[in-house]
Amino acid sequence: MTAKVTAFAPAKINLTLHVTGQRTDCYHLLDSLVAFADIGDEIEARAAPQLSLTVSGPMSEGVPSDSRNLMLKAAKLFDPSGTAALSLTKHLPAASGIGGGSSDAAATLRALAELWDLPLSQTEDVLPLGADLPVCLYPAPQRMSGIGEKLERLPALPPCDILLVNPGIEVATSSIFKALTSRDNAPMPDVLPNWHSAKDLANWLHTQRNDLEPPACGLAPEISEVLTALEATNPLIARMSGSGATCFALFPANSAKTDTALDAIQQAHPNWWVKSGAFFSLVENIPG
Ligand SMILES: C[C@](O)(CO)[C@H](O)COP(=O)(O)OP(=O)(O)OC[C@H]1O[C@@H](n2ccc(N)nc2=O)[C@H](O)[C@@H]1O
Ligand SMILES: Nc1ncnc2c1ncn2[C@@H]1O[C@H](COP(=O)(O)OP(=O)(O)OP(=O)(O)O)[C@@H](O)[C@H]1O
Repeated sequence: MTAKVTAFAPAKINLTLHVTGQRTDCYHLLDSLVAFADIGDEIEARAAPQLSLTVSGPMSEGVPSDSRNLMLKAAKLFDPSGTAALSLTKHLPAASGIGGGSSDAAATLRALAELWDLPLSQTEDVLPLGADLPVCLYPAPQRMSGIGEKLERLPALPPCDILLVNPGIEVATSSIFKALTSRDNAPMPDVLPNWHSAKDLANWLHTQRNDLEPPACGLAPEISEVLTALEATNPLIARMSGSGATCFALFPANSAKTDTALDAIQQAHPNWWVKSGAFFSLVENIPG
């Protein structure tokens, strides 16, 4: 029997996030190009007689380790009588638009499927844990629609350097959706292009949107400050992810500009969370 399983919970990045409508239950319809970064949390699941969770790591302050934690909710949903000692090493800021809790919960499900020797949950089963859960179940580039439950796997994205910046504020997703002025916006084109380079991808992203960015900047002006700081480093593109406050910038792969940008932002804003990395995919090169 397996005694210990580890899993990586990568940051989710909404490269685009189009809000295309609203259901009668008030949840919004989305059309989003989702990627993952090799920046994330670490999860461990060990065989144990009871279900427990410990939380540590540089970004663990304020993250609940009790039944409010999505990891414990995910474990209970997967097998109500299942037991394991779970641990979370938190590197991602919480409530920051990069799906930290959802990615942790999804990684927990991957780890527990192995520890308990059970088939991994299906995307529709995990939706009650959060709209971002399904896309985080198999971290790889995907087109996400519906309220988050409709997923289309995409081919690998071109290699890019990614910079993630969070100004140290938590943003409540529901407040940002509520502040939207227009809920019926155009989706992405039916057929997504094949991007051949980071520049190609960024040029296309410039023709698309994150519809939550204007209301988020209105409610949290620090987000505009982050975007201005990122734009000043001359990236291929800078945009907010999810409902914020984390923003991303893309640079050509292995570019010295990425390190320069990271240093400049860290020096000017020592209290901001700033990380650089690359795209991450658990499943490489799935045909689109
Ligand atoms: C903004 C995104 O991060 C984009 O990937 C997600 O849609 C949000 O995913 P999440 O944080 O897992 O969201 P949930 O925990 O399910 O919902 C939080 C709140 O966001 C709003 N919400 C979320 C998803 C969605 N498609 N429409 C919504 O209106 C609802 O007010 C909901 O009460
Ligand atoms: N494992 C977890 N890590 C971080 N926060 C968690 C976790 N489990 C539950 N939470 C709670 O969930 C709230 C939202 O955190 P989370 O990091 O999932 O938001 P987010 O990154 O904005 O998500 P999304 O991108 O899906 O909108 C936090 O305020 C925190 O109290």
